[in-house]
Amino acid sequence: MLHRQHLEGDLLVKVLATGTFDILHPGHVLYLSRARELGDELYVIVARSSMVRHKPKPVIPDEQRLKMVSALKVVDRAVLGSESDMFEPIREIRPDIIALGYDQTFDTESLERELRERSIDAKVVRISDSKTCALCSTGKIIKKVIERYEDAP
Ligand SMILES: Cc1cc2nc3c(=O)[nH]c(=O)nc-3n(C[C@H](O)[C@H](O)[C@H](O)COP(=O)(O)O)c2cc1C
Ligand SMILES: Nc1ncnc2c1ncn2[C@@H]1O[C@H](COP(=O)(O)OP(=O)(O)OP(=O)(O)O)[C@@H](O)[C@H]1O
Repeated sequence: MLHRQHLEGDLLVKVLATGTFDILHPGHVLYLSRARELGDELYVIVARSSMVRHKPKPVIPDEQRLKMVSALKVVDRAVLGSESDMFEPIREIRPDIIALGYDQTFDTESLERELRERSIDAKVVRISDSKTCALCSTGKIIKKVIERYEDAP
C-alpha cells in the first residue's frame, strides 16, 4: 500500500532518501530529484558523522550538511539521522518509498525484510547513477583539491 491518507484527504506518497552529502555536487541533486519523482514529498536523512564507518568521516559537520540539504528546492524536509538506530527516524517519517542511491551498500531485498520485521511498510527502490558530470563524487572532489594544493607554489 503506497498511498497514505493525508489530513486534507489528498493521497500523498512520501519518499525517503539518505546519504552523507559531504560537499554537495550535481550527482546529489540528480539522486534527490529522481527520488522526488517517485512520490509527492521528499524526506532526507543526513547521515551522522559518528555513523559513517565505511569510508572516511565527512569533512563538513553534521549541522552544516543538514543546512545545505535542507536548502535544496527538491527537498521537503531533511533531518539528521539517529546516532544509534537507523530505523528510529524511519519510524517517525513513515515513508512509503525508500530510495537507495546507486552505490549504497544496502541490498534492497534485505532492507525490505528488515523493515517488515519491524512492521514498517515501505517499498525499497534503487536509483541509478548519472555519468553526466566529471566531478560528481565527494571523494573525487577531495582528491582533486588535495592534488591542486599539493601542486600549488
Ligand atoms: C533506510 C536508511 C536509514 C538510515 N538511517 C540513518 C540514521 O538514522 N543515521 C545515520 O547516521 N545514517 C542513516 N542512514 C544513512 C547511512 O548511514 C548512509 O547512507 C551511509 O552513511 C552510507 O551512505 P553513503 O555511502 O551514501 O554516504 C540511513 C540509510 C538508510 C538507507
Ligand atoms: N553521480 C551520482 N549520480 C547519482 N547518484 C549519486 C551520484 N553521486 C552520489 N549519488 C548518490 O547521492 C547519495 C549521497 O551521496 P554521498 O554523499 O553519500 O556519496 P558520494 O557523493 O557518492 O561520495 P563518495 O564519492 O565519497 O562516495 C548516495 O545515495 C549516492 O548514491
